Amino acid sequence: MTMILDGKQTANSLMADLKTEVAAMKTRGITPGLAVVLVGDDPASAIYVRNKQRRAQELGITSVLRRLPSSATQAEVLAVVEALNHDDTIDGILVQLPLPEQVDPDAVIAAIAPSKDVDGFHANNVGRLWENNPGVVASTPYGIMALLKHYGITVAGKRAVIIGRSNIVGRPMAALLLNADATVTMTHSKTPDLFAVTREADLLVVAIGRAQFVTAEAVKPGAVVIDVGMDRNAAGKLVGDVDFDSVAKVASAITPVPGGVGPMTIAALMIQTVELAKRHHNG
Ligand SMILES: Nc1nc2c(c(=O)[nH]1)N[C@@H](CN(C=O)c1ccc(C(=O)N[C@@H](CCC(=O)O)C(=O)O)cc1)CN2
Ligand SMILES: [Mg+2]
Repeated sequence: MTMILDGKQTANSLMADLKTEVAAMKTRGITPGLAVVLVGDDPASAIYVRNKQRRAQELGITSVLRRLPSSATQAEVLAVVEALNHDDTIDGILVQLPLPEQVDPDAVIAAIAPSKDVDGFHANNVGRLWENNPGVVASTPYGIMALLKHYGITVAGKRAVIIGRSNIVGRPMAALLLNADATVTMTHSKTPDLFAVTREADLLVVAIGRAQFVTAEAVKPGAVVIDVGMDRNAAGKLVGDVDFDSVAKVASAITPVPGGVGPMTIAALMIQTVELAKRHHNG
């Protein structure tokens, strides 16, 4: 039987525990504060930001939204980040990506105080992760590790293959799996004979951004398959990077899209916001 790794249910269960924790912090006078910076009118980003704010509210985390128009200059975005760096009610800051093209995401991320960088994208936090001394870790890979743990799937000693080398998924995923004693191979769009490599994987993480790209022939029987993709198929339906129906027949465990990695990403953000608040308040 193939196990469906239900991210929605797992996130709900982790959030119930976190809610209790936030309530206890409040009795000690600590209220975690999250600031989300949203630039422009990308409709998908607006939905993700709304979901983050809703989750924060359910948990008792204070969440503030700083909205800027799509015409905002880099200096304007940097000024908003700078003000949040100095705001004592804010423990975590995130700038929703993608940014409009006139704004350099690297410059904006570098401007976030590393101690408030709740996305874990700042070079300080990236370096710490690769030194196996993590501070904050990017939400999507953190959420994937939490999902694996929830289902009792061990990583140590496994051959893990990642498709995709982005800063927000592939690279931090590799570091986390390496830190957890997996043998890690990174692959991408320029890897020759890609499926020959993926067929070696006990654990396959797919974040390539191509609808239903990974089919059963790419997967070793019994592998655990994690689908980070969010794509539209020809019929306009939301699908992942993995062809779920064919791969579910060979995998031992698989994440659905939607309801797999996405909800865990938001859960991870909430968990780490609370972590940062504790660190800031020694509580
Ligand atoms: N600053 C950041 N920007 C972006 C990040 C990030 O972690 N930090 N990740 C993605 C977007 N993202 C969160 O920001 C995100 C995307 C999707 C989901 C999610 O829950 N997806 C649902 C499906 C939603 C739908 O129906 O469209 C699911 O998979 O079930 C959560 C978070 C890029 N930008
Ligand atoms: Mg506070």
